[in-house]
Amino acid sequence: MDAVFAVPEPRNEPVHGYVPGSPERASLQRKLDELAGDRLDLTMTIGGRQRFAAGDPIDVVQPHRHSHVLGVTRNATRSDAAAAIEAAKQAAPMWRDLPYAERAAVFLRAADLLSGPWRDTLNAATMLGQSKTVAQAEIDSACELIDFLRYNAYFGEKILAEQPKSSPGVWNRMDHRPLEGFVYAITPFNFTAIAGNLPTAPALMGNTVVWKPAPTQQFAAHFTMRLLEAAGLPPGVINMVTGDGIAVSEVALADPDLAGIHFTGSTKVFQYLTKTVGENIASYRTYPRLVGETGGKDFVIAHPSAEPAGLATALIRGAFEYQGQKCSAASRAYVPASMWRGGLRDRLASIAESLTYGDVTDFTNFGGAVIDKRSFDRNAAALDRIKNADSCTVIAGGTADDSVGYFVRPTIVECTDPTFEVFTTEYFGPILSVYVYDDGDFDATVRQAESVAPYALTGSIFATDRAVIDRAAKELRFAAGNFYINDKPTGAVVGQQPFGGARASGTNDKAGSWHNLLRWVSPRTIKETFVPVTEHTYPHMGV
Ligand SMILES: NC(=O)c1ccc[n+]([C@@H]2O[C@H](COP(=O)([O-])OP(=O)(O)OC[C@H]3O[C@@H](n4cnc5c(N)ncnc54)[C@H](O)[C@@H]3O)[C@@H](O)[C@H]2O)c1
Ligand SMILES: N[C@@H](CCC=O)C(=O)O
Repeated sequence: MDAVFAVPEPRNEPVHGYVPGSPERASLQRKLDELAGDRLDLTMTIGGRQRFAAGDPIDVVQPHRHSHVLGVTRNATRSDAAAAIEAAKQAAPMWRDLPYAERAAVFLRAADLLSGPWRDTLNAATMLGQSKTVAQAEIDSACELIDFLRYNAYFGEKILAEQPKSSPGVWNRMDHRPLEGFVYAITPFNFTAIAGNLPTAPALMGNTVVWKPAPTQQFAAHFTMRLLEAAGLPPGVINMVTGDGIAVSEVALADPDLAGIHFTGSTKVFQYLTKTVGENIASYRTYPRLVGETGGKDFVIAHPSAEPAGLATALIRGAFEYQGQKCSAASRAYVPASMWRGGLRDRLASIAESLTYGDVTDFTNFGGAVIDKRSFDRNAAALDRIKNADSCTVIAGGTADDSVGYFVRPTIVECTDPTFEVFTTEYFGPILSVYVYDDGDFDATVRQAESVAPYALTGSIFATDRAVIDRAAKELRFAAGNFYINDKPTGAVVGQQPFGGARASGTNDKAGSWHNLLRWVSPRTIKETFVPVTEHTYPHMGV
């Protein structure tokens, strides 16, 4: 239909509480039982058709009970990748020719389905497959994904409405074309919302996509694909390939029609993708857009004027919710000696020791397991090095046990060397390092913390002295893309705190905002002259 429409103004999806006895809790528990009882075929979806990839099988398990297989997926091969790319290319003319309102309606309908009948399915899948508690699943697979879908539709329309000025006799227009080629979306295990956002944001702007979820997130990714189909996404617009992605990248990064990469995951993998695109740069039809949101070593810096109770809660929640597996997790803290020795140390240690990590279907647990054996081994090895380091004292946790699930205890490490690896390395697990500074050394501590790690994702300052807050915010201006004052560094909300960081943390294209959507359009400027001039000379040439 040829008309101008306005996308409804979004509001953030309300977070359900799942308190004991509530209907939403009973309904979710039924869905958890149902999904845990199946063993699913976790197939690819190419051109709207589900089929297994041809490579090696991979068991997708519950991280907190790794003997429980939720489903089986398979590594996509080079020919699977080629088929997905071909399907994306085939669907491109149909999809980009649909009016924006028709494309946006698919994702707005997906948001409403997820807000209603699909909420339990995606939450239960995220809890079982990624070991999230109900609270962590709810803010991710329900609320954040719904918000991404609704806010993107709203921001996308604003981008299309952005038009140039015109002088008399001329009409200037901006045609926000999709990119020429396909977009390759590669998504991490830790957020179902991010996995849903990375393929849908470019698709909203008219692109077709090859989507490669993390194998450890494949259970929820499978249902996300079904949700999008239920919302009316045409075949071929998003093509989901499964497995480790190695063969997919070999094919996709060598394809002349690779128009963009939408990546979230580790810094190392994004650097590999960037390097490979660089090596192939002369072979592409157009320069691929590279959007990558990657690792973090996120800080909390407390000033002696800070209120200790709020600081303690921010550190516990920031470091240990979802087992520290948020790119935004508080993983290094800088605390004045007076506050540390005046009670904060004992308070943190006692709370950390009391936290229960276990089966997330037991709603009384605070957390679950880390995602897989690779993560367990990385964290267990870090704990061994920490325990052997003279500069470190473990004041809570420090143990790990993978006999039933991949459990790493919430760990707090006091360390006297502010350059030691605990202040620079992303472990992606529940390990919080603390540097205790002499109260008079606040400014020097801030300066050191600013650049000791290569990342610049999130960070917090805790203080009540406004001059201190102002000074620290200036000193730390480039140390975090999401900066918090008297709050934990996790839990950004779409539309309120657009998310992303720079330095080794990524390209800072702010997921769920118009900044990100702009990367998926290639504007064409059109100038129309209503009455063309018919004289080729200029006034200064007159006699
Ligand atoms: N900045 C952010 O917004 C943000 C958000 C979430 C997670 N993260 C980061 O993600 C990391 C944790 O997630 P992860 O363990 O899933 O990361 P990862 O880098 O191991 O994997 C990310 C994705 O890349 C895929 N992959 C790996 N090698 C590939 C290749 N050669 N070709 C194609 N795909 C390939 C994986 O299968 C997965 O789908 C952490 O570093 C975390 O900080 C960042
Ligand atoms: N956006 C999330 C983190 C995403 C990365 O894992 C937060 O703000 O906590």
